[in-house]
Amino acid sequence: MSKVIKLFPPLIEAIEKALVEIFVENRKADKAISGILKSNPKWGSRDRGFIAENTYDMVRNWRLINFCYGKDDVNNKLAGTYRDLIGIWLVFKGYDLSNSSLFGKIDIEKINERRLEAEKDRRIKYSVADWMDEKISEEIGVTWPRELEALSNQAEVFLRVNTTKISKEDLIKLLKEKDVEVSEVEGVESALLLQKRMNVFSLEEFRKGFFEVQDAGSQMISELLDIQPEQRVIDACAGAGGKTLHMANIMKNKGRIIALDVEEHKLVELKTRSKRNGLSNIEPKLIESKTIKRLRDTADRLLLDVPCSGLGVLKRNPDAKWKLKPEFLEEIKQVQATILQDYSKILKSGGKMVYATCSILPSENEKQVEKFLANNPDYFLIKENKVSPAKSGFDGFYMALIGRV
Ligand SMILES: C[S@@+](CC[C@H](N)C(=O)[O-])C[C@H]1O[C@@H](n2cnc3c(N)ncnc32)[C@H](O)[C@@H]1O
Repeated sequence: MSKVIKLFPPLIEAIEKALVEIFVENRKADKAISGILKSNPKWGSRDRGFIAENTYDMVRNWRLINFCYGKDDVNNKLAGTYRDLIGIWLVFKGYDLSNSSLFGKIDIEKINERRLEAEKDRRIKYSVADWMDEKISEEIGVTWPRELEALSNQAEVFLRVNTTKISKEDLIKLLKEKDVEVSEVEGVESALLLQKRMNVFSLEEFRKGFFEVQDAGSQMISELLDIQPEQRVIDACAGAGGKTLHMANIMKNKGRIIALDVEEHKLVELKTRSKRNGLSNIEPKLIESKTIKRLRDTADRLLLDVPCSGLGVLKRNPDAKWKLKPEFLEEIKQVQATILQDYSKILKSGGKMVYATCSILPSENEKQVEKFLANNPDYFLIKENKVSPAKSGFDGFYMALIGRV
């Protein structure tokens, strides 16, 4: 049954503007959407949800929507067509647009015909670029179609309890009092799964630092590092500190974590997050020419959460489907190999490190580790874990725990 709902023109215009920023001006989807939402503070939470959700879903299904429009073009930069594409998307979602003046004539029969045709080709059905489908298929073979299907879904929202401030049980209780239902996640101690999508950042419990938003698969990475309180830990690619904060929690806010990155603005954000989380054992430090050399043989535990293709997190960052280029993939593999080789020297003899990515490609994962171990006989593999989006419902990750003799 079609939904006959009056569509508010500014909301459709906002989606159109977001699509132009993402596809024509090449802005990142999350930045484009949050900028547009910020510029209109009067919109209520339902309107914000409508804009954000439909924009993300359109980016996620961009090839399919364009195909149904009659253009199999993953790189459609013709902003003049975007209003029609929004119309097609809303028809997919069951809206009746026949009396809406916001859209031109929409040929529903043709759209349905094309949609049926798209079923025959997974690249169109699940909206992925040809090169990406070919590359991943070549590397992971028969498991790719199931992973692709899983990566085409909307990502679930997982919270990570900040146990420095509150217990898991108390947080569940507090959230329940506000009708925010969460459930525990089997196998991931610190994770809670949000049952109904909402803006959790507006909750008082977030502002008080009782939880962070972090995928359950990502939470498994810091768990694997076998960290003890009082240790000296180095997080060498800390970014804004998603995993740094988790490790600081595991250490019960004791010991010391040096959080490194090459981008200063991320470390500035990490400082704000540490403060909100009530953590004082984190020391952010910008990487300069001699930083890595000076840190040689100083870490009991080392996390190398290296930059990667992000092919495991397409649910969360759907614009990467269109923005990632094969040349970047080759470049980033080189960066990963260099980081693994050079930064591993930071580890003390007898220490442990984790090499991790949010990719599902073996060439960024186990192949990198195999090459490193072959060239560095004083390091050995303790265990590795691959998080499959299809099997877990989480994002896709790889993590290897490596010891130094
Ligand atoms: C996968 S992200 C890290 C995410 C972060 N650990 C988290 O949990 O939120 C990889 C990070 O590596 C940083 N990076 C890129 N090149 C680097 C290098 N040569 N040395 C250290 N960090 C680097 C990037 O700025 C980025 O923040």
